Amino acid sequence: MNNPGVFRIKPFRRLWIALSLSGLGDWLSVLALTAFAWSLTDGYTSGAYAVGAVLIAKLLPVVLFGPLAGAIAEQLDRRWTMVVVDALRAGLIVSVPIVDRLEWLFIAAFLVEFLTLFWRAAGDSVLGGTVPQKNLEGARRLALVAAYGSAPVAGLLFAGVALIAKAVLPGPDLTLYVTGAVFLVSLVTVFSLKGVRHPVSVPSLVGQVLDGWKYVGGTPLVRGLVVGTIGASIACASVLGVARIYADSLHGGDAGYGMVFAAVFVGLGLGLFLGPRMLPGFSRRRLFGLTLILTSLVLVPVALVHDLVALFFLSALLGLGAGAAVGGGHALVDGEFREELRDRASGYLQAMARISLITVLGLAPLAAGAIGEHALRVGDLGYRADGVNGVLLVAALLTLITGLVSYRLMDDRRGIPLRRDLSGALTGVPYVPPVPKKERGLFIAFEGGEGAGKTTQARLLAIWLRDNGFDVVTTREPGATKVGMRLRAILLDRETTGLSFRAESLLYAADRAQHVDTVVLPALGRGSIVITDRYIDSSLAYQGFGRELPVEELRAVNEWAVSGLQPDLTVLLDVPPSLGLNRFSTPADRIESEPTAFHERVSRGFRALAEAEPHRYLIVDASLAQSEITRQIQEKVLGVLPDPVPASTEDITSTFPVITDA
Ligand SMILES: Nc1ncnc2c1ncn2[C@@H]1O[C@H](COP(=O)(O)OP(=O)(O)OP(=O)(O)O)[C@@H](O)[C@H]1O
Ligand SMILES: Cc1cn([C@H]2C[C@H](O)[C@@H](COP(=O)(O)O)O2)c(=O)[nH]c1=O
Repeated sequence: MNNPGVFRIKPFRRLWIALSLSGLGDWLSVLALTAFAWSLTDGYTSGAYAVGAVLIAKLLPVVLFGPLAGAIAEQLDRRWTMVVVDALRAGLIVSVPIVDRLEWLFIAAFLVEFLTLFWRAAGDSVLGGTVPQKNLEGARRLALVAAYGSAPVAGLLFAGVALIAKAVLPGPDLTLYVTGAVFLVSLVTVFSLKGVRHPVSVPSLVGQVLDGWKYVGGTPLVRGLVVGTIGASIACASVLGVARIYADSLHGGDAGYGMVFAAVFVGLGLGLFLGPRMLPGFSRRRLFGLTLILTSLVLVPVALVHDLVALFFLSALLGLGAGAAVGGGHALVDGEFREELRDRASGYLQAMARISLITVLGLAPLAAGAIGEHALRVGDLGYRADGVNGVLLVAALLTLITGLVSYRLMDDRRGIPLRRDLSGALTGVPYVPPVPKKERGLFIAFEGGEGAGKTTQARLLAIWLRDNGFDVVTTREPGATKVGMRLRAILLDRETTGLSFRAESLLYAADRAQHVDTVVLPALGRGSIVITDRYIDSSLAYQGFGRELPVEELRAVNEWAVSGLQPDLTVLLDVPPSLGLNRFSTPADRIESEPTAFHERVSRGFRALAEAEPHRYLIVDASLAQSEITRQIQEKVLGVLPDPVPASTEDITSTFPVITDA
């Protein structure tokens, strides 16, 4: 992604400003309309219901009319659509304090959001026609920054205007006028845009969910991510939904409301940035669930605190946790799915996030209103408890449950105590679980593309280890067993035509199951060091990334085939396919003769797998000289070798470990 490059395109810069202003107006209108609804009522319950009704009126159009608005916007001039919508939005917002009636407020809220659908569809189309295809992804990400980055700005602006209004024009009228003015400034900016006729695309929420469910929904990873995304949405939307009511009970008024709103979004933004960068040595999957569990714990004091300043800080912390979980989740999707499925998985997660946000935002104030205000007494101690406290506590519980469920679903280090795993990541010394007594050996896999040098290096390592007193078994996939040799012949013979990709995957997995059962496990049980030339990662890279089958499904099939046996160390010999394939003089077999693009995907796949679990891999540049590669491998293997002389024997004989240096 080349974001600064996109900004060099002048029309895009202008559009980005318009997108930011429109986003600012959108968020300001949420704040100002809910605040105005609250000011038009005079009881806790009626106020909460009014706030809930405004939020529902504002959120309904996107669910009901999203794709329809897109289809209509397709027929209209983009620039004029945006200009007219901005003018109408400004007029509607300003009409609210003038008409000064709750019914009109609801209608105006609905209409503003309905019109905004057209603005967004037209804006997205202009964006598509403004930047070249290669910059489109970067430009879309910047558009998202404009849409969501304007939220904290809106919160702070709203708080500032509310403070000024206290002196000039008490009540939220002034904030509505400022919102109207922002839409007018957006109108002026939009006016200077060039008219573009690029196709409008507004994916429907339901369509995105069904599509995601069909293609990627079955894997535990995606199920865990979806549950967690719902949890993060519940945490943030519950606070945002009741913020106006909460601010009032803490005497913060509209300014306090704006500050809580801004705090949640500042935290969210920071979390989105930091999430993928946190604890690099720790399992990303475990981190996702864990972050959510911690976020749910922050929501408890958010629910119970009776101090406005503490509420600001806690809200920011809550946003940080939710943002870190979501950011980490998206990084997982980027790392674990190939391109086509990645878009589906991201769309699915985003749609689920929006649906849960919309639902919770609308329901939270209604539930708070239904619970009402109560005073709790225990002896002499009194505590004012109201619907907001109740709603936030329920939200904390739901977030906790989602965190626990996604942790369980996504855990990729089952059996490894979390505390040891965490301290390993914090100290930079990854925790390696003790090998069960009956499997005292060490399992090393060599992986990489064609001609990377796996066979050569596996042989050299075995010689070196044997010279140093270890019992070593070298083996390979496919073809290390009698059955395996037959499978290898079927798999690699160019005469084998029409083999389906799934059948191919299963044949490799069958070879592996036989190999592990009859060669690898018995050798490990004897205490040998087993060195295999290829293992599960070859299937993930060749059949997953190369053949474009779902990586997670292949992982599940293969883990089942080998009863979960993982190498202690995987050496990835990373070689550009153009170099590796040229190292052979023999005719290419069925897989080697696949096109270059296939081998490029395989090579990228190997790297992605290794980068996702750096503690288990050694990545070596296989274009180096053989001797240098051997040196790097020996250095790494030294660090994972078992002591060849048991401690008890050492006590008696004072023998030093056999290997001293490379
Ligand atoms: N670092 C290196 N530099 C140059 N040539 C090398 C290097 N390593 C191995 N070779 C040569 O490349 C060829 C392929 O090596 P090798 O059979 O070890 O690769 P491989 O990864 O096992 O291949 P395959 O894809 O068949 O499994 C051999 O002729 C070998 O001598
Ligand atoms: C284990 C495994 C292998 N392959 C492919 C990779 C190679 O092209 C051949 C094996 O040949 P080699 O000379 O022994 O390296 O099979 C695969 O596609 N999937 C697998 O799981």
